[in-house]
Amino acid sequence: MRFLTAGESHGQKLVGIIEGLPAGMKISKDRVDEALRKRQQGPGRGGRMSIEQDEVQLVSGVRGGLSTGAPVALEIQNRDWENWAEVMAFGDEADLDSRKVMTPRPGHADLTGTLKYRTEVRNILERASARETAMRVAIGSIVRQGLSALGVEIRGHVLAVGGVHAEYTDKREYWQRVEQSEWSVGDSGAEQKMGERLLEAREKGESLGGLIEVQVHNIPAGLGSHVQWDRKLDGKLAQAVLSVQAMKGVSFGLGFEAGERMGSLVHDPITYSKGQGFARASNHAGGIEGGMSNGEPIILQVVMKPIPTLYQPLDTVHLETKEVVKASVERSDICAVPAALVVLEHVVAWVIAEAVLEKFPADSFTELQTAWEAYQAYLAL
Ligand SMILES: Cc1cc2nc3c(=O)[nH]c(=O)nc-3n(C[C@H](O)[C@H](O)[C@H](O)COP(=O)(O)O)c2cc1C
Ligand SMILES: C=C(O[C@@H]1CC(C(=O)O)=C[C@@H](OP(=O)(O)O)[C@H]1O)C(=O)O
Repeated sequence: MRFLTAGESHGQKLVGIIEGLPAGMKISKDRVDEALRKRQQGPGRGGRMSIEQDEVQLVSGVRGGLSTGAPVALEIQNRDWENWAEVMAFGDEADLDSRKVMTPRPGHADLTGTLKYRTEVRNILERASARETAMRVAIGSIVRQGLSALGVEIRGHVLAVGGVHAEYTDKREYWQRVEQSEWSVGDSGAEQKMGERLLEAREKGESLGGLIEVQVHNIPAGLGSHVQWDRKLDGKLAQAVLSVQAMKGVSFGLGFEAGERMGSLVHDPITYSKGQGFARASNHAGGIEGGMSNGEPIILQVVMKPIPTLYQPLDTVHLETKEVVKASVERSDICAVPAALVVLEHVVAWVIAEAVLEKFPADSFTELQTAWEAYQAYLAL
């Protein structure tokens, strides 16, 4: 299974193609749209989110709510394109001089992309933009629906925003609030502090990042493989999450703390019970050993750096005059950690779905389900 995306942030639309999806898998457009809606929410987002109302168009590969086995093509319109049609036009009519960026933003792809591709900053930032993550969420949501039919559940939590850590009695609380779209500053002390930190950042022309956790539940031991470097599940997950704009680090289970403890306080004792098979007394490994899922929940934490565009910009160098000036200010988010949480859940869904199809290659979803259930029965022996 593979996918590609295309599209600029202020271009006409985003497009995506998934190839290799088994036939006969139930696909709900509403569930894709629900995921897209969630990605647009959360405190700290900029003006763009009140322009867009993301909705997927399923263009091919689905009939009567079921995948056909053919490539699934998807589109998401950029409503903002209307305001950018002249700047972004494909032909000679394009107005290349308006909205030209000559003062690259530290932390964004502007300068390095311009040097590498010998083109304008606008051509770089349009594609580097996290607008592209809308399509990755749509694609991830399609395969997540298949995973869900197999009983696999993916959950995500915001652990911290701008250094303020969440206080969960039950991490699902946050998720439930996400489900209910109650994203704004809430009732707990930590949420209050997160909100205050956000206001502080806004007042100072600053931006914030944070820490996000993603968990995958109900997957069997044996996804991924130890035999080759590029088949290891932790490696694949790390690549996928670090490919999301502004993600700068990932850890599994105990993470960096593992390097500080004695081995007996890190490794998870093996247990066995008839009817349930092998399990672990703890899950410090975060569900992966030897590049393979070990049957415990996969738990990964990801750090997001603060948004690069600052309303009080840092110094940069003008590309023509070479003078030191302030970096350009494009309309921007101040914090996009809740949106990134939704993106990360969906890129993780993709990697898990790929690993499932590698273990149980199937052209039809019924075949996949049969193989999946037989393997689960074997593991329970
Ligand atoms: C959901 C989301 C929204 C983002 N919004 C903005 C934004 O409004 N302004 C900005 O400068 N960067 C934003 N970013 C981050 C940039 O896209 C990212 O920092 C840039 O592409 C450079 O890539 P890098 O941070 O991985 O090096 C956002 C990232 C995500 C995941
Ligand atoms: C459009 C989205 O995020 C954008 C990501 C982004 C960036 O530089 O990454 C910059 C901003 O773009 P604009 O200047 O058009 O407001 C964000 O709004 C989105 O998430 O759908």
